[in-house]
Amino acid sequence: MKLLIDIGNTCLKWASAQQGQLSPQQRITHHGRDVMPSLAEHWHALPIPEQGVFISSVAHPLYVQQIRDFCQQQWQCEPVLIRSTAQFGQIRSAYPQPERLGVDRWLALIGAWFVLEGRSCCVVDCGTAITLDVLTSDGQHQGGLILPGIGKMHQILAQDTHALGQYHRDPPPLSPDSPLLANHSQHAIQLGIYYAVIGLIEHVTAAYSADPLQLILTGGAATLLRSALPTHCHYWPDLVLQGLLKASELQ
Ligand SMILES: Nc1ncnc2c1ncn2[C@@H]1O[C@H](COP(=O)(O)OP(=O)(O)O)[C@@H](O)[C@H]1O
Ligand SMILES: CC(C)(COP(=O)(O)O)[C@@H](O)C(=O)NCCC(=O)O
Ligand SMILES: [K+]
Repeated sequence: MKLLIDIGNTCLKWASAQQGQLSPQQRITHHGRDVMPSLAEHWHALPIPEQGVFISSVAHPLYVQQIRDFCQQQWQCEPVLIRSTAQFGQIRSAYPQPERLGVDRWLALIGAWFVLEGRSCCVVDCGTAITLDVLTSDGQHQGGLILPGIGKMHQILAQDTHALGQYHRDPPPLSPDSPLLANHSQHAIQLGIYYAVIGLIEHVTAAYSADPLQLILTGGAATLLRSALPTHCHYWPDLVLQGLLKASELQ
């Protein structure tokens, strides 16, 4: 068994893999606290990951260190930290400094490439930040975009305006029946944020109409947008872990 762990800026996600198959992804919110008591609770009953522990992280190194300590104590093993590289098989990074591309973005592209068998795609990861990346069928990463996540957009607006401070709470998901325009502040904020993200996706995918992109949504907040996106949009919540599994096979 392999243990695969992805650490984002809000949540830590993991799954085990056996014979190339991932178990269902699990997650905990870490947010600046000691995650080990909670992880120890989840992980104490796991079989020994005799094929290794693999970590990807875009969060503070403290989290990786805590997991390293846990792996040494619990299983006497040293986890492998996976980083972004210039190339993985046929996939080539658009970044001239490839190590600067968030490893979650890089792994999501690797995951998408294998699941879609090399078809051109646009990966949208709705996490703490939203990232959008395009990978074409020649394996070239075309580059990407980064913007605040749905939660962050709500937070900033509530924090920096006098009148909207009271409207920061968990928004309901967007639905196919949602109106275009709102007549209530709470609703106006929610729809404004959702349509900003959808508009961005449409703007980018429209530029590739000659080589249509498979659209893939991932990340914790993807569920909020999903049902209002076209039906051909894939929703793969464990895409980063799928990429991490592929990357682990080359270690
Ligand atoms: N079930 C959910 N419904 C709505 N939002 C969620 C849900 N789970 C997580 N989120 C939001 O998704 C974000 C975390 O998603 P995740 O992809 O794990 O992010 P990260 O990789 O940045 O840690 C947070 O902003 C959180 O508020
Ligand atoms: C853009 C991100 C902050 C997204 O992180 P997340 O929302 O998944 O926690 C992360 O991928 C990152 O730190 N990237 C490095 C910068 C870059 O990709 O250009
Ligand atoms: K992420």
